[in-house]
Amino acid sequence: MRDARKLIDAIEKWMSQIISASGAGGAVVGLSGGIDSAVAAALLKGALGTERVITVYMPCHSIPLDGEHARLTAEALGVKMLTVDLSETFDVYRRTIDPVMEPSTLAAANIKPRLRMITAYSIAQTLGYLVCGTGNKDELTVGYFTKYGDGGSDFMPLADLTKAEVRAIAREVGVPPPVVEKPPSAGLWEGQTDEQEMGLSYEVLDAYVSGQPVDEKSRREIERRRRISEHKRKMPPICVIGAV
Ligand SMILES: Nc1ncnc2c1ncn2[C@@H]1O[C@H](COP(=O)(O)OP(=O)(O)OC[C@H]2O[C@@H]([n+]3cccc(C(=O)O)c3)[C@H](O)[C@@H]2O)[C@@H](O)[C@H]1O
Ligand SMILES: Nc1ncnc2c1ncn2[C@@H]1O[C@H](COP(=O)(O)OP(=O)(O)OP(=O)(O)O)[C@@H](O)[C@H]1O
Ligand SMILES: [Mg+2]
Repeated sequence: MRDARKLIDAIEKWMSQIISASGAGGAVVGLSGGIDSAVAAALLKGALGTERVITVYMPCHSIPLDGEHARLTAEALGVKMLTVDLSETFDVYRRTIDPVMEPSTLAAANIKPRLRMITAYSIAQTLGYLVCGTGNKDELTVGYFTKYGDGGSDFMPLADLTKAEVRAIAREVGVPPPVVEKPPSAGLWEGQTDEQEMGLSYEVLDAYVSGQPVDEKSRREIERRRRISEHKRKMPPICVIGAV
């Protein structure tokens, strides 16, 4: 594992370059009460200072503990936090779409991160900020994110980090221990955990993305997920007339 302090310095330098090259005034990040967004918020604060960073907690039928952890994180880091409750919006949306075509269980769950994306972009454009994505290397490799939901962002500072590196940075920058220690979850349904849904542990994913050997069954599953999610890591294919 790489040295946490060096990773922090490199990412903060990169982020200040990204923001200044874009001409944006700052950055907005969704704060879920989980570790990835806590680390992204901490690094944004290090890169830009508290005045140019805004976090937003967006419950969507979320468990109360998420809100407590988001608040705890914002207080520990000293960053501003807005709350936009999307629960009612979600319900209205379901009442609108269900009579036309009721979403499958997964499609319905994916509405939540997509409503958050809309909200983050609304805040970002109003303030002249960019939207910070929080995907790490493990999630990006296997496509464990919602396309145009949490995957919709302007820059991704954690994209080259393993989950163990995210945890090491979290401890270094003062993310509260309950946030660092709880099992990672997308929070899309009750009891969901990343490792259970994927059937893969972060330890194995970390090893794979670091080029270390993993057991055959896990390797096959990681590579299957990587293959079927290729489209998520690219812009949509475009039709060039004459090239067909
Ligand atoms: N070959 C292809 N070429 C181009 N596009 C393709 C495609 N195959 C599917 N698609 C499109 O992609 C869609 C499916 O992708 P998507 O909508 O993302 O849906 P999908 O990958 O099925 O679901 C998202 C997954 O990410 C997890 N997640 C979501 C949000 C946050 C987190 C977290 O870690 O916190 C995890 C969630 O639990 C779930 O397992 C299809 O409906 C289709 O529109
Ligand atoms: N309730 C929420 N409020 C605001 N943003 C959210 C919420 N849920 C998810 N997000 C956004 O979506 C991102 C992806 O979710 P993900 O669960 O992978 O990260 P995390 O919750 O920060 O970390 P982890 O679950 O691994 O502890 C979050 O980092 C955050 O930016
Ligand atoms: Mg989470």
